[in-house]
Amino acid sequence: QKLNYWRSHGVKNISFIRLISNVLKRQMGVALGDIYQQLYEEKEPFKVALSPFLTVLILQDMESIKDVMIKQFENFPERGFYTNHRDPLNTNLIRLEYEWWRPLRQKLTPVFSPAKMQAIFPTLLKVTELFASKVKTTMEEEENGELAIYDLCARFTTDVVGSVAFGIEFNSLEDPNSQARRQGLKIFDYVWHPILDSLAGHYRAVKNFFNIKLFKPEISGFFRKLVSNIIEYRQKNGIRREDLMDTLIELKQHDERSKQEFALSLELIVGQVFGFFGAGFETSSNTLTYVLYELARHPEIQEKARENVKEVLKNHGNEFTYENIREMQYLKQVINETLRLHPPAPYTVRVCRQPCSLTTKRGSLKIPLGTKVMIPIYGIHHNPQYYPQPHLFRPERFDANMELGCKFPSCAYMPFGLGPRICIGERLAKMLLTLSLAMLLQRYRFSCCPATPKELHFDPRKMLVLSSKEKIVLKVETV
Ligand code: HEM
Repeated sequence: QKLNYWRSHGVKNISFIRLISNVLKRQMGVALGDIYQQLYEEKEPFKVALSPFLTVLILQDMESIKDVMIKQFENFPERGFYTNHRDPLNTNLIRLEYEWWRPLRQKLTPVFSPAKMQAIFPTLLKVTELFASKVKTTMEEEENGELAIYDLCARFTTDVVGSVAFGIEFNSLEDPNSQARRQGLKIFDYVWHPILDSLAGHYRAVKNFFNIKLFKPEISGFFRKLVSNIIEYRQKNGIRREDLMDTLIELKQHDERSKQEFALSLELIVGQVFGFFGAGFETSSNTLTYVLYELARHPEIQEKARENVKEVLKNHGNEFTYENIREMQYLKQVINETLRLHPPAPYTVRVCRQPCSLTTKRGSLKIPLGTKVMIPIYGIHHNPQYYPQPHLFRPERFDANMELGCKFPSCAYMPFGLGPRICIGERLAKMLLTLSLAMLLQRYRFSCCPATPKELHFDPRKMLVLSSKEKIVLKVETV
């Protein structure tokens, strides 16, 4: 019956089993990218995959993508993950249902404002200095100066997010086996497989009734204790660290004083910092690794980026500040192009919460309640119509003054998503990436060595993020 409905509206279908077997073989975002490209060539706006419990609609048409993510946001306001409100780790921005998400997002948006970013810059600078020094000592220890750069980047971003979100030193640059790092990494130990998690949003009432938990109880316990200790310690001793935790504590105190209906409780703070860590750690560390990898493969681009950094620093007394890293225009282009070529979050999802229609050049299509809509970010970023020779690394694409530059529609570039549910950490991620790259380029030169992979393949087991199967090793020398 369902199949007839979609067929009668001219929507092609792919078997659900085939879709799942595809995404088990290739990384989910890359597999969706292939489907997107085929749809684009066939000028088909959608493709649907059906199962008895779930309808998945893969979008190709740019107008429909804008509709779902921006114009008709109220009809597609959630990602459809299962959220157990008795488990604080679940109740974060990424997973929350619309009714909870809306007031929380309003409250949390100022946490990432430019003023707050400026305030946490010194904390970030401190961790970045440690990172740059660690690169040097590791380089000196290693024969030939060949470094497992992916590992150092992962330890650095663990420390950054630990420091600016939780407000504690994870210390994983110095000690890769530190307790906080080991517990932090367990965030990714789901009780379930992510596919089950994704399907689970559809039987919320049943799962809530049985109080099914998504994360292991010891992880929830660890983070709850950690956050409550930090809050208690800071409140008792009147300590401020100018980090995200400070702002969250201020919001909590404000809510308690004003007796707000939707108050920021300890549980909600635990959920948010856990969410920031989950969403921010791997995405940022993969991006940093991919930028260094691309710069090692393109020495002339690396040189140009280094010149850009040196020139800006020269004009500002060789100091890294919140303001001057924003002037590093070419470095920004390098980061933008890396996020296009290897978007660390290669797709995003929305669920239809109110039956509605999407209009394409082929006519109007009614979308039934509960339809899961997939937005193939990786596929859009590799569409040769928008990005000629899409597999090439060309930062000039983001230079409005160049012939090739910025010729793509603005919605065809979305490494941080689009619309009201766009990544809340975008500003922090960009600041982290720009500062760390600027400091590394100022001090070191990166090149390929025999251990550097010739090309990247992405791990299908990491369904939500684009993670290289190959370990990225680069040769590093002082400049
Ligand atoms: C290069 C780094 C990053 C990339 C590429 C990235 C990408 C994304 C994408 C694609 C989404 C989904 C947006 C959508 O569905 O439209 C998202 C959501 C989110 N990201 Fe990021 N992210 C990054 C870093 C961070 C950082 C550093 C944090 C926090 C400290 C963060 C926190 C979040 C949160 C909380 C959400 C959910 C937003 C909501 O639903 O309201 N992300 N991110």
